Amino acid sequence: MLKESFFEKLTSYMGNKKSLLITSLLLSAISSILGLLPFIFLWLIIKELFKTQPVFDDVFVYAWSTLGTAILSMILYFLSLTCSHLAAFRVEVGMRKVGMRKIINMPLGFFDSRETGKIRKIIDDNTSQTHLFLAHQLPDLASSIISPIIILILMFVIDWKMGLISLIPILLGVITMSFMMTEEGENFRKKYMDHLENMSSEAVEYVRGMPVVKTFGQSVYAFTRFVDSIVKYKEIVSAYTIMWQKPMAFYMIVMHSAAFFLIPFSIFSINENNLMLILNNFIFYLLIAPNFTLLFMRSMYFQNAMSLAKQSLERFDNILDYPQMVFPTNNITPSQFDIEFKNVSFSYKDTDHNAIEDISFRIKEGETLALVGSSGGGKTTIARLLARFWDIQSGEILIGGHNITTLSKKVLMENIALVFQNTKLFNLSIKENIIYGKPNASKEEIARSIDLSQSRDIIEKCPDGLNTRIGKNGIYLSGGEQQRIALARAILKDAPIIILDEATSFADPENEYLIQQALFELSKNKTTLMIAHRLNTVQKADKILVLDKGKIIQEGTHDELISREGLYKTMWMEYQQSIDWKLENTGDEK
Ligand SMILES: Nc1ncnc2c1ncn2[C@@H]1O[C@H](COP(=O)(O)OP(=O)(O)OP(=O)(O)O)[C@@H](O)[C@H]1O
Repeated sequence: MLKESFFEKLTSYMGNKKSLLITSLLLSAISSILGLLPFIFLWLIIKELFKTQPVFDDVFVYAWSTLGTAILSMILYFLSLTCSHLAAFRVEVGMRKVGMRKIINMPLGFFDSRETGKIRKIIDDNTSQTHLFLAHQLPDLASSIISPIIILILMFVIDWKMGLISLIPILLGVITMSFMMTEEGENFRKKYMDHLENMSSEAVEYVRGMPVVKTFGQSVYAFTRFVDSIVKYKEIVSAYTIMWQKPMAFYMIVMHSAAFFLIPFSIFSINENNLMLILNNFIFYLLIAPNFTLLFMRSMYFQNAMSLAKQSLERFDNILDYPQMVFPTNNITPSQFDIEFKNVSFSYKDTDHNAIEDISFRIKEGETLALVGSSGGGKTTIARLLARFWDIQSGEILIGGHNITTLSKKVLMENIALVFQNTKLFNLSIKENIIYGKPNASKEEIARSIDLSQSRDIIEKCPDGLNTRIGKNGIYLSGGEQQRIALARAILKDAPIIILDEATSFADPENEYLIQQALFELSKNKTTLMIAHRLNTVQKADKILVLDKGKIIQEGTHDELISREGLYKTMWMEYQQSIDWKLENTGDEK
């Protein structure tokens, strides 16, 4: 049943090329039958040669047949491998396509809580593992079933006693193996895969964090998690190897001990009447018994490879087994863009507390609402919930009177522009980055967005102007410059709702001033939800919400809030002090 669902799953990734898999299996089955014929011919050759007057013409026929069937078997095996490789590529491509499709449809929050590098690594590793199994091991499936059966029949037909004797090593091997194939062994294998996966993910993380390590002058060991993952991997591999060391050595010895049992048996069986027959059979069994052992072992390796491939497929399914967000496919478009949160509570997956609790507020169309408050207060969560990064557990979020869950993905995304602190610019030209949200923008529209976002000076200093490539093989922009290009993109998109998350946090004073200007232009006449740690950016907001531990503890305009005792006033005074302190220090330096 398990095997069935495994193969069913595999073939589901092959589209209309399932026949490749069947052809590969069929060819390998014929190849393995042909591969056994040389043994029969060899037996016949020996039999003929042991006759008092051998017929050499027959011997030649048998010899050519041996060669012919061996070559034919190899050719068919090669063709089987070709088919299995083609099938493997199909499956790998299919899996990657399914992976990409699922990732595209994941809720935005999925990317927020997971390292995209790690996801890619898991998809890469598991699709490759499945590919390797299909391409290289699958053809062995037929031979690992058919060949042992045929050899077994042959061994019993030619001389059942010697056949039985030849099976003693296998019997001993199976007994040894049954002691080795314990639940502990299976757990080890699972742990091995877990640790391998963990080490790969930590390696990705390690490379990503390299700049931080270097700037802080830390050694490789600063990445204790990566080091730990290597140590744990080493420990599990060592323990696994030690566990298998002795039984495996014993297993290998007994599996190759056919001669040890065949020689005494043959000596004791010989008499003057059967000398030639026993000698003939003895040579035959000496040749065929190791082959049977080899095939038996191959089928064990096949089982092992299949179990690994099965686990890879499960891991692949698990990583993508994340609740997909369902968007309606209607054409509802809000006619105006005020925003309302009604008693919204939300907790992140696998946490036992609400990140925000019973939040209610309203932003009138064209107004700006600022979120401030202590760290972890829930500002980012509120901003992201408005863009439907996750679905809330209770309450309602409305845009223009429509619950956001009733709006199609297209409508929701078209009407919201997000500017986050870790702005992502693509390795494309500046122009392509700016027109990302509006590919058919006119020259005038692009020029306007560049001017309003204060990005003109960036473009002027670039060698190819708007066509200059950003990032690899291009130019590098400072954090503040990247922010301004991102703002040009948001301005050009001209969405009626703007979500800003700490948009000036990267910038130096000069850039900050320019970004402030750009933000002002961006949010002009737009319904804006803004998060800022620097309180100077929120002073002009129509309303400020002060959040603490997921709850609104104060609300009002800047003037109203500083006239009252409370967290906002304390934050404002601390902010003022920090400015005075900065000015004093600058004065001292002078
Ligand atoms: N992806 C996540 N998974 C689980 N919990 C999260 C996640 N993101 C945030 N939280 C938790 O939700 C709460 C609110 O976090 P949030 O990031 O919204 O606060 P914030 O006010 O934006 O904080 P800061 O000003 O430090 O950015 C915190 O307790 C935080 O630990």
